[in-house]
Amino acid sequence: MKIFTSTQIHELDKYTIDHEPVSSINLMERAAKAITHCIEAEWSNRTPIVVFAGPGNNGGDALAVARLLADDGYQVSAFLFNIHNKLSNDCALNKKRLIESKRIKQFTEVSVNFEPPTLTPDTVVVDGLFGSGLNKPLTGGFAAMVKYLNSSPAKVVSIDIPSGLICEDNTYNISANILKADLTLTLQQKKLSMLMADNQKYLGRLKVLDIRLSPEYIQNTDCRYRILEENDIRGIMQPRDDFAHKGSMGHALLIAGSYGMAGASILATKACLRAGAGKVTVHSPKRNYDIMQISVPEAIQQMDPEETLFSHPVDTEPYNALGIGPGLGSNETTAIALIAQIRRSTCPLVIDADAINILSSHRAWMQQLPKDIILTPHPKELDRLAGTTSSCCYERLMKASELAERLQAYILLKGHYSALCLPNGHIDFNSTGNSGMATAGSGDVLTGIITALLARGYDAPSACRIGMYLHGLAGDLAAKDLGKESLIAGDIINYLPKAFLRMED
Ligand SMILES: NC(=O)C1=CN([C@@H]2O[C@H](COP(=O)(O)OP(=O)(O)OC[C@H]3O[C@@H](n4cnc5c(N)ncnc54)[C@H](OP(=O)(O)O)[C@@H]3O)[C@@H](O)[C@H]2O)[C@@H](O)CC1
Ligand SMILES: [K+]
Repeated sequence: MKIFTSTQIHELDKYTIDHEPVSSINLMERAAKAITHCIEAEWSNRTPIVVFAGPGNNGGDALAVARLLADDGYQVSAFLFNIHNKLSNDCALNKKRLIESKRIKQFTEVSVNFEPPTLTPDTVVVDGLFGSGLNKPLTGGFAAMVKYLNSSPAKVVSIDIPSGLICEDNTYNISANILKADLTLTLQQKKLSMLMADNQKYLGRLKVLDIRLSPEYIQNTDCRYRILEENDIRGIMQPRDDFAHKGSMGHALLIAGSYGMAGASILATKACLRAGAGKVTVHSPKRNYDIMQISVPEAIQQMDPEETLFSHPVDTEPYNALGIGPGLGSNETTAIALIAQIRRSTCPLVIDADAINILSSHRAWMQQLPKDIILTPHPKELDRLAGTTSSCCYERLMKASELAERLQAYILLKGHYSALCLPNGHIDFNSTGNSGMATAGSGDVLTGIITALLARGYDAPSACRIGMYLHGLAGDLAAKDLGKESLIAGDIINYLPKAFLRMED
């Protein structure tokens, strides 16, 4: 699903009006009906409703919802904030319709002073102050109003987006001036800011309401952001060849695990096997030999000359892909071996965990990374790599995207919605996964999966897309049976077969 920016959403809105065709007031009525329907499904008509409408079309939606709820027997009070004496056309028209309908309990147009109503715990507030037209953080009276609503015991339903939250960049926004909704009813598609972990607290439950904006515009318009869904992944997954043999399913090499961190290499290796690689060779320090042999008998062992760490780059000629980094440690000997390994590798590469940390402390080496390399940082690793200073998820995402463009690499930023930053500046978000997967070793599993897919012959973007989707899906299937609290990385591996089965259905 494409995630259009607020500017594109306005164009889509206009295109729909011109080409469906539908008048803008009728499109607003369509949106208002969908919103009303959701509110009525959640709360009975004995629920007191207080509607707060702003001067734009978000306010227009809210006034239409006020009328429709009143028509259905709800006790509705509505406040329209018109402090500059300027309403959008459709907001003004819906104000007129609301007044004319006469079903409303109370309608107040606020131009200067606002006497806030008492909000009881059983009240539902409909927030139509600002939507996709908000272009800067809220200040003054509107910020005060948000604070008032946030401290009230009422339930808040936000139309399109919680007021105060900007659709894209909230780097310089003020958290206290953003409304915290209990339910967000967003129109047509999720907005980019709704995919950021740091904005989840404003959204409450999130529902997307289809208001049938032009499918033609949606299909034909290029879009920087998209959410990958099951069908997108099914479309790029190749059926397994009936005549496959282990030699034709790819030979993956993993360089992982220093002494004491064998677990990381075990997880990556098992995941690599479970993701269908024909053969997996794992290179680790001598002391890990027994544990590796016992834990993953299906893998081929290759021992580093060192007892406890990775010290010698290896020839990658026999392999179809290399995954390097899980549990590797950041010893200087390992760092030098890593850059030598990257330079001499001839196969597709996945760089993770300690390998990323080593690059962060040797930034000059970044220029030596080959094109199309895959990096799979978690947020802290990305911060070290890209020098991000703020904890704002949007800013971090933009840094990751800039880096992907500069390096011509694929940067898979792990998180709530893992984001694959592509060399052309586009970003694909993953739709699977859950908070139970925020557990040690989960990233090692992902590295193993992506390395297997590369070895099997998928190109870098497909391996990343399928890899993150299956990883999240396996986590979701595991969480369904085991719950999120106790989920461990090994469970994700154990549920990978079910994730593959689901995709073959
Ligand atoms: N596309 C769709 O799918 C459909 C969309 N629909 C609805 O339209 C909504 C978008 O409507 P919209 O464009 O009129 O913008 P909206 O959010 O009401 O705000 C605009 C007003 O806010 C003002 N303003 C801005 N920032 C401010 C600030 N910090 N502090 C104070 N004021 C500020 C701004 O002032 P200006 O900057 O222009 O001076 C202007 O007056 C969308 O969210 C959805 O609900 C549906 O009806 C139908 C289908
Ligand atoms: K809103």
